[in-house]
Amino acid sequence: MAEKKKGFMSRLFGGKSHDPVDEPTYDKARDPDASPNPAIPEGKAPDLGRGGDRERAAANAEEDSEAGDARFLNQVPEEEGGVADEDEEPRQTTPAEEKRAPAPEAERPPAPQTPEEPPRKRGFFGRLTEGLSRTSTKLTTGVTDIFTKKKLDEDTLEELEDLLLSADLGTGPTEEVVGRLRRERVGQDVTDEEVKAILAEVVADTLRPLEKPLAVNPSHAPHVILVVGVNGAGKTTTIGKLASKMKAEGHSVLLAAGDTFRAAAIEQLAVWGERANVPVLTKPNGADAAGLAYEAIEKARTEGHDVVLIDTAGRLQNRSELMDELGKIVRVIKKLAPEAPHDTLLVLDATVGQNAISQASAFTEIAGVTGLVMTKLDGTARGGILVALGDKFELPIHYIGVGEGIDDLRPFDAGEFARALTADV
Ligand SMILES: Nc1nc2c(ncn2[C@@H]2O[C@H](COP(=O)(O)OP(=O)(O)OP(=O)(O)O)[C@@H](O)[C@H]2O)c(=O)[nH]1
Repeated sequence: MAEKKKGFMSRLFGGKSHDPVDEPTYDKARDPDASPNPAIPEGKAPDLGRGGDRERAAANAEEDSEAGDARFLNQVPEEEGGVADEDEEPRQTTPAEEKRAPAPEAERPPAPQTPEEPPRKRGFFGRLTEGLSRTSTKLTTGVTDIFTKKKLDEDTLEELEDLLLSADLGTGPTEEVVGRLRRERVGQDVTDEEVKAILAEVVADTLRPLEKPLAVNPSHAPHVILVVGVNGAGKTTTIGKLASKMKAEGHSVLLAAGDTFRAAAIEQLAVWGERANVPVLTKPNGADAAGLAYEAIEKARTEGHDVVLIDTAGRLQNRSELMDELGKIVRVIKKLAPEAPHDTLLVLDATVGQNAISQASAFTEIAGVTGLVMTKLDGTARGGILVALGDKFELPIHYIGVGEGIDDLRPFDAGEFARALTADV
């Protein structure tokens, strides 16, 4: 757990020290080992009472006994709140409240003790490579094993196909790599380096059209960004990081704490707001999220904020009633601003592997997802799933995350990702 920070490319593909035989299931994605949450140094995500990356299942329902939180676990919603409940005055966190709010460190459950982190010696590409090293090790050692044994024949191609599919690359990109080798090289000696180069090229070609920076259009006044995803995918953390970046770019940002079903999530966003020096609109725990979103847009118009980032409660894609509620948030936003949300970001946790495909299908259908953010590419052997997602959905990939720190979220660069995915580390 006490992994040292390395460069971004380096973290993206994980370290050889990891056990490459992981293939975490969705449940394992909540395993603290899959997404470490050590004591958070300056610049890391506030994590109020989450105890790290874990499924907000029964344990969490006990921890946060608020009714709302349980709705997103095993219970059916009792009622849908109105759009703008007059009893629920939205409020912005005041400096006094912020002072009263316990520091994240104070609320966080005891975390594994980690030594002081050494200063980072590598940039984002190095961290990406390290983060993805579990995926890249699986791929590159697999390719080397196959292509040091024999000439290129159908059996070899079949082995390669199995390897790429088991690394979650998806059928399209896998067929492209195998097809190219079949057409151009059957019967010849082919080195593992050549195969890795072809693989990198196919990955980059697949994903390059999806590189698209998230652009705020101030003329939308405000530009509304809705952030959706399953429990624990990294929505709140991503919003906090985006708020800091946007503020630094000169935007006037308003955060809306629409995860009204988990008290700690509201506080978590308030801490991010304080850190980024941007206001956060909150309502009491359990309040109607659609009403909060509506009021956030009104407030942004009144106060002149040019971008509103709306957090939402995590919901499993197979819980239809919860997905319907997300649809309601979108409908309510449109009542006030028919073109909004201008961006609907689906935050996907890389460690869930193939489950990300069904998440993307469900959220796209219900919430009209316009772009992706993939978090937790650090320390998973399932980073290849981004290639499959890109190939299948052709949605812009705005950002990727390789850690909890603010610098660990970066605009997506297909070439960089492809190099990290096929790097020998
Ligand atoms: N290792 C790692 N952890 C991350 C990354 N992004 C977010 N996390 C961690 O994942 C955990 C969950 O993040 P949150 O932002 O609270 O997730 P959420 O989607 O808002 O969760 P819910 O409120 O339950 O829906 C936190 O401990 C984050 O610090 C990442 O790129 N890498």
